[in-house]
Amino acid sequence: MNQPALPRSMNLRRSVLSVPAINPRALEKTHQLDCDAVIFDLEDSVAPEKKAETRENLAAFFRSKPLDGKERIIRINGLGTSWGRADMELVSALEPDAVLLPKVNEPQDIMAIGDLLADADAPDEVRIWAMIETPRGILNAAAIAEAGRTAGSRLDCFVVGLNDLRKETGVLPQPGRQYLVPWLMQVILAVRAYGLCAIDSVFNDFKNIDAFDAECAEARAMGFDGKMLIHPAQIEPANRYFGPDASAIAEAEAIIKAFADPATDGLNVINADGRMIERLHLVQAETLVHKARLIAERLKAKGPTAN
Ligand SMILES: CC(C)(COP(=O)(O)OP(=O)(O)OC[C@H]1O[C@@H](n2cnc3c(N)ncnc32)[C@H](O)[C@@H]1OP(=O)(O)O)[C@@H](O)C(=O)NCCC(=O)NCCSC(=O)C[C@H](O)C(=O)O
Ligand SMILES: [Mg+2]
Repeated sequence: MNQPALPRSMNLRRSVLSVPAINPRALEKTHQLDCDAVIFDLEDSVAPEKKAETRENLAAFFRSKPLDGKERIIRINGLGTSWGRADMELVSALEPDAVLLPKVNEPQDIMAIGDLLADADAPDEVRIWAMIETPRGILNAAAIAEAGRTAGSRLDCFVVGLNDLRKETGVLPQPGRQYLVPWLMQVILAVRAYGLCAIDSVFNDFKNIDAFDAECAEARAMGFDGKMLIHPAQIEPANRYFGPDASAIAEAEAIIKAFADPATDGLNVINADGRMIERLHLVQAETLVHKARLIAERLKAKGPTAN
């Protein structure tokens, strides 16, 4: 079977904001924020005694007003916890764009969620996202991603969780994430091999925007599609770093134009002002222009203050 060349989803996922679903004020704020996706968290940001109240909050929020133009993801508690099953019942009732499973260790974890969604007759549009944040999750990243190729799999995206991974491994937080980069790249390889998306971990020090910028630049260079965020102040820089800039758009448009010339029919490789361009660059250029178009449409819909 051919490997998919592009992520299965072409959605914008530059900025993926986590919102503790226990907090109605923060939930309400998501309507006015310019993030691409929102993770409604039922897991680590919610105290054990508040889990039931949180599910009620989230149900009321989903039923109050649609969250226009943003992907909606619900992060559940693990199925091995006493809250996981009730969280999945809520997912089946609310039908978000995706359910995010924490602490995924092996392919069976994904299959179990897939089975629950199928048993609940959840539409195919309800996808599965996986937190890769345990030593076993990193070691099994490729096998977990491969589970996304099985018939009917809904697996769509990996989100790295470095808080848990640091806790489990003892790696210290350091600028540049020197000792974590090999594991992060393992995640990138796994998602690219199986056509999934990759979202980089949260950055805890949300007042330190310079350091956040540096981490976004690094994550973009590594190949991540976007970043999981914890605070609204992180949205604008994430959108900037993970969105194509004007020169990248111009270059992509030039590649598309070059291959649209009938003179390139039957050619896989052309000379563009002294630089070799292959048809594989055309696929990348088309993806980039597609994303740029989505961003432009968003800006147009929102007016001059959106990023
Ligand atoms: C970290 C916070 C607790 C800080 O909150 P707060 O003290 O309220 O910050 P501010 O006063 O600066 O907030 C300014 C306004 O912005 C709103 N706000 C803040 N955060 C959010 C948010 N995430 N979504 C929506 N709105 C937000 C405040 O309500 C203020 O609004 P207003 O009152 O109108 O001025 C807080 O930011 C927070 O709770 N963040 C998210 C925490 C979270 O989701 N944690 C789970 C994800 S982390 C993770 O997954 C780790 C991973 O698993 C791993 O292992 O690595
Ligand atoms: Mg975690």
